[in-house]
Amino acid sequence: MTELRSNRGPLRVAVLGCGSVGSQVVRLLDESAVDLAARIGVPIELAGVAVRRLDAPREVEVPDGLLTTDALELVSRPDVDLVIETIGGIEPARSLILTALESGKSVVSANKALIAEDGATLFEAAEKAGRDFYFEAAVAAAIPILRPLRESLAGDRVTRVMGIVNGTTNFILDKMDTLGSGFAETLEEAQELGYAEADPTADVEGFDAAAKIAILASIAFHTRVTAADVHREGITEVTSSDVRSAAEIGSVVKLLGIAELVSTGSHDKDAVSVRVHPAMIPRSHPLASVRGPFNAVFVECDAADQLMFYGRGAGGAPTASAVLGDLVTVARHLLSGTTGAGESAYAAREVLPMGQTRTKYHVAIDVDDRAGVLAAVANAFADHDVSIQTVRQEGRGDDAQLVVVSHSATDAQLSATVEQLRGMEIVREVTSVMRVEGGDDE
Ligand SMILES: NC(=O)C1=CN([C@@H]2O[C@H](COP(=O)(O)OP(=O)(O)OC[C@H]3O[C@@H](n4cnc5c(N)ncnc54)[C@H](OP(=O)(O)O)[C@@H]3O)[C@@H](O)[C@H]2O)C=CC1
Ligand SMILES: N[C@@H](CC=O)C(=O)O
Repeated sequence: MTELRSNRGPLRVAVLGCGSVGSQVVRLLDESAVDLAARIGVPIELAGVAVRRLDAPREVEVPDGLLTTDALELVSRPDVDLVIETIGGIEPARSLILTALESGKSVVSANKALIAEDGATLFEAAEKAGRDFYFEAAVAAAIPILRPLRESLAGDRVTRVMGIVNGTTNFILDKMDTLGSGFAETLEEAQELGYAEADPTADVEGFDAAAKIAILASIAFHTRVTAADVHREGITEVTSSDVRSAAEIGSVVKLLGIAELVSTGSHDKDAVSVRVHPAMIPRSHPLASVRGPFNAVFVECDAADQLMFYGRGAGGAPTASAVLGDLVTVARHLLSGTTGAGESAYAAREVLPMGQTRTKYHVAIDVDDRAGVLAAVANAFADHDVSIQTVRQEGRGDDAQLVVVSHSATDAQLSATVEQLRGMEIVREVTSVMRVEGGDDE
């Protein structure tokens, strides 16, 4: 292990990236310098800020001489004790973090894409180096959720984590629901407000939420789940008609990340199901009241029962708050010569294929408006053992539509039903299939 440069003088921190998040980290390091010094025991000094373009406009004034385009040189410098990574993406972020750890720095990162893809490499490198790798900001930005899952709930058995973990898509869906706004204009607004990822496809196609739910599942269930294990659907196919249909059954459409333990009869062998998709949830569910760019994570446990963690899940300053929280922790550890809990103790739980995941479904079907149609549609559901909870007809004649809400069934059963419906002569189109979450399970 590399010795700490000095255990008395200031701790020197390198910030990688000075965009939405990095600029706010730099601002808060300056504005909160006195408080940080009091909490850590020594002052924190900014050693450098790595960026791609020296001449780009910044939301913060970086002191003269501290901006650099040579991030590798910065993280390798012997006068740097701590590194904060806010570049994002896989490379060069991964190599920079590994170099920082190998040269004895503790690292704080907000990079969920990297952690969900290759967290294991980073955790092992941190353990080998005897340094910390902390990443509270990577999931739901300002909301403290990783530490409660890892520490406060360590003695309980978490059975399900269901969350709105992407601020951009919640902002868009909320505006579609409450103002009838269009998708493209609302996405542009989310980008201007600094909520969206550099490539907003990551938000609207569910990649960002998939990375976050993979991290949540790994910590909640002490297993290794990567982004590639997560079934993922985004919100690009959610229509205003889906949003209206949801309203008609007293629900609202949200992009949910869901991770749950699936019983196998023996707790230690329980499998996990991890998915991201739009879903209708009852307006009475606590997650339904999460508006705009806010996030919330609803956790169900054996003993603690239900908990909800709520707050700002996107934006520079909220994310910087979580980054600085981690900075205080890792700085204290560095000064006391300790590290936080390692990430090495894992169960290897099976991740279930989506086809075996059970939930309820809302299916809207344009049909011929004649006698016997309802029975034929009901039979298609029965053929795949999907029980119907409610069915109603909307419109008449050419506008006739049947709206079915099923009881709980597997994804495979529902897919087979929809395929059969699509092949039926009386069915003009299956216009919408959406999962229904957050109500009674059956
Ligand atoms: N925005 C948010 O609300 C949240 C973001 N995050 C995560 O935080 C991270 C940063 O996000 P955000 O601040 O929004 O991203 P931005 O795109 O706003 O900022 C990225 C920064 O990294 C710099 N950068 C890019 N490539 C390099 C490189 N090769 N070497 C040095 N610097 C580089 C850019 O430099 P330059 O400015 O010169 O182009 C820019 O300053 C991501 O991992 C993101 O997922 C997590 C929670 C919330
Ligand atoms: N783009 C993300 C930002 C935080 O992770 C989001 O919209 O939630």
